[in-house]
Formats: sequence, structure tokens, C-alpha cells
Amino acid sequence: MQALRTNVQSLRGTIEVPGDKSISHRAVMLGAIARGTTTIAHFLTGEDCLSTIDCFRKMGVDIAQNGTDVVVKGNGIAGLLEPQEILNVGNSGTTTRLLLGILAGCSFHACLIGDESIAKRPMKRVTEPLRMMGARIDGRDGGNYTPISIRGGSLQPIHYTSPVASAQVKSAILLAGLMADGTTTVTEPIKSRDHTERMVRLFGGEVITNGLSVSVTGKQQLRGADIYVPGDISSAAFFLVAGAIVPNSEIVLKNVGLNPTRTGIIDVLQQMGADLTIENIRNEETEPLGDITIRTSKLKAVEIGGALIPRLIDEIPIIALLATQAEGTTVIKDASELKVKETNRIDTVVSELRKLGAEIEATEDGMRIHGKTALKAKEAIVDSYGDHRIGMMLAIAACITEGTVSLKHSEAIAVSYPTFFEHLQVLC
Ligand SMILES: O=C(O)C1=C[C@@H](OP(=O)(O)O)[C@@H](O)[C@H](O)C1
Ligand SMILES: C=C(OP(=O)(O)O)C(=O)O
Repeated sequence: MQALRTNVQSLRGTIEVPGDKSISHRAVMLGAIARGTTTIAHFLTGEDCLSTIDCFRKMGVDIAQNGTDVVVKGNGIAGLLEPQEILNVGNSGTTTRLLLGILAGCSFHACLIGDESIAKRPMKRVTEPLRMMGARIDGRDGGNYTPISIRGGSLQPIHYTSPVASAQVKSAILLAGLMADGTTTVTEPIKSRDHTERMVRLFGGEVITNGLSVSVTGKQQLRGADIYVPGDISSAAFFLVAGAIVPNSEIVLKNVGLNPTRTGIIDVLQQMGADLTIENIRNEETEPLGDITIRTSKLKAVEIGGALIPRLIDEIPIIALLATQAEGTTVIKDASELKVKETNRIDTVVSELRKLGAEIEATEDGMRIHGKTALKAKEAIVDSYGDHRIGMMLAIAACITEGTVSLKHSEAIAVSYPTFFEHLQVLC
């Protein structure tokens, strides 16, 4: 159990958050199936991305990691080897689903396991379309849950209309599509993050986007690339919110990824009236990034739903905290996907924030938060339940809480932000 800082008087200073998790996973995966060498700078050394490296090493890929610098010697599109061991995806949904997409096109057997949380996350959303393409997949509950075993092979292209707006589903099918004969198309109900599309292009591949549909043609040869991973906006979000709600604060976040499919948190902060500026925007062609400054300000409630949800899906726990400090009732809707993340994030956000006095209730597809509420606790014990984003949200909540707060399962934070507490310390 970890004692959290409470009653923080101000947060001031400059930090650079670790590399983007989604981009780090994809850089290793595409590097592994490309021809030639891929260099990755500012790679995220969080546990999820280390799981991805471990899985590809077990398939014969030479990956050298020295801190945040990674070099991948690609095996080529058909060059992965049958793993001699079970592939352990740890806590990472992205590793599980994207890896299944790649394995669907490999003519060998592989078996995937993960931790307790992964074992509860639905995989049918990828195993079903991958079976349609020709992969043989089995697993618990007909292939919906890990452990999952897969024997891939020659794939036929499909046009898949996904019922969920999920970049993991879209990416799994596109990665399988890279190995199929012909053109594979995915149509999603709402646009999700487009890092796979951007990165395939960076590796010399062709991806065609047409509204909500994305297509790739199989058997293209990808070539290794040099990649700089921008800071993860989903990690920056904790300090963006902290800067807005902790009194007398001014935080500068350098080199934060600003891909428009990920910047919903900035839209919400601006709509709430936060004092936020963005400077030095660059790399708009590949993965845009820039420097963000946030200062404490008076906030007002907003309504969040529809096409905004996929652009801020992982930020909803910290947005719920933000809403406790906004005047009025914030409504978050259309967010049922929160129920199938590392925890049921509707339930964990509501139960843990209530322990600190927040006025928040769960709804069928989101939550309703009434503000502004002063958070108070008498020796409260809150729990991340093993969910990194819940742990970080609670650590920021403690900053504005009067009293004492301890966090159970704080170690989960290393999944996406191993230096989180060091950065909080720098700003205090
Ligand atoms: O593709 C990705 O890198 C991710 C997609 C999102 O999941 P879904 O595809 O399930 O929405 C997100 O929640 C996850 O943290 C990372
Ligand atoms: C949902 C998340 O990740 P994943 O699906 O990769 O486990 C997350 O990082 O919030």
C-alpha cells in the first residue's frame, strides 16, 4: 500500500511524459514484420510494451533495448518463427489483439496467455473476423478469452464492418490484411485512433482511408523506419488535469503527441474553460506533437459523448476527477467500452472517487458527476484494482484531498507510466 500526497498547495515545473503506448507497440510490431532495421527513440518502457517486445523475441526477432532506445531487426512479412514457448501478453489488450492479427497470417501455432485482467477482456471482437479470414483459433468460451491458441496461414481478404469503434479491432484486421491475398477493408462506426494507418505508411506501405473505411492490400513489403515516439497524451492527461485543478499551478508538458484522433482531452479541457496553450506544433504529416502549458482555472461542467468518446476513451477516469471540480453536472455517455478495459472503469471510478467524497453516479453507458465538490478523506484506502489509469487518477485526486489517502495496488501504474511518481515529485 502506498501513502499518497494530499493537500498539495501547487504544482509547478516542466516535464516530458514517456513515449506513447499505442505508437510504441506498433513500432515494434511493424519493425518485426518489415525488412531491414527499425530504430525507435523515446520508446515507452512500460510493462505493456515490454510484453510486446518479449512476444516478438520469442518468434525469432532480434530486438535490442537500451532504455528508451530500441533497435528491431525485421524478419520480413513472412519471416516470424513458431514460438517454442507460450506468448505472455501480460496486462496488455493492445498486445493481445494486434498480435492475434499478425499471427493470423503466420503458418504456425502459437498460444497466448496474460494476467487475470486480460483473461476477462473480450477477444471475440478480433477472433471472429480473423476466423473469417481463415485463421484457426480456439480459446476459452469459443475463443473469446485467453488462453487462446491460433494457427494462422494463407488468408483471404474481407470487408469487415466493425460493431465497435476500436483501434485494436481495426488494427488486428489491417495487420492480418497485410498478409492476405487482395484488399482488406475495415469500416468502423466512429473513427478510432489511426496510428496503425500512419505507421504502415511510414514503413513504405499503402493504406487507403475513405471516410470511416480503411483498406490495405496484402503482400506489400514493408521496410524498416526510424521512429521518434511522441509523449503519450494519455499519460500527459493526468498532469493536464492536475494543473487545472490543483491551486496555483502551472505545468509545461513537452513533446506531447497531438494526433487529432487522441486529443479529446484537450477539447474537454478547453470546453470546461481551462487555461491551456499549445505551442511548437510539428510533424503533422507523421505523428504530430507539441508543448502544452496548463494553469489552474475555474471550470464548468460539460456533456461528453458520441464521436468524442474514442478520442478520449482512456482519459475518462481522469476526466471524471476533473468534473468533480467543475461547476454543474458533467454527463459522460456512449462509453460502455469502459466496462471491458483493465477493470470495469465505470464501476472503479465511481466506487473509488466516492471514498473521497465525490458526487458521482454510474449510468448505463457512462457516469454523471456533480461539482464542484471539495474532496475530503479520513484515512481513506483507495484501490487501483490493478488498473494503471485508475491508480494514477487516484494519485491526482489525493493531491486535492484534505486528509490522508493510501493506494492499494499502486504497482499497476508501471504498465503505462513507470516514472509517474517521480514526475509528480518534480512538480510538487
Ligand atoms: O489501439 C490501441 O493502441 C488502443 C486502443 C484503445 O482500445 P480499443 O481499441 O479497445 O478501444 C485504447 O483503449 C487502448 O489503450 C489502446
Ligand atoms: C485500455 C488500455 O490498454 P490496453 O487495451 O492495451 O490494455 C489502456 O491503456 O487504458
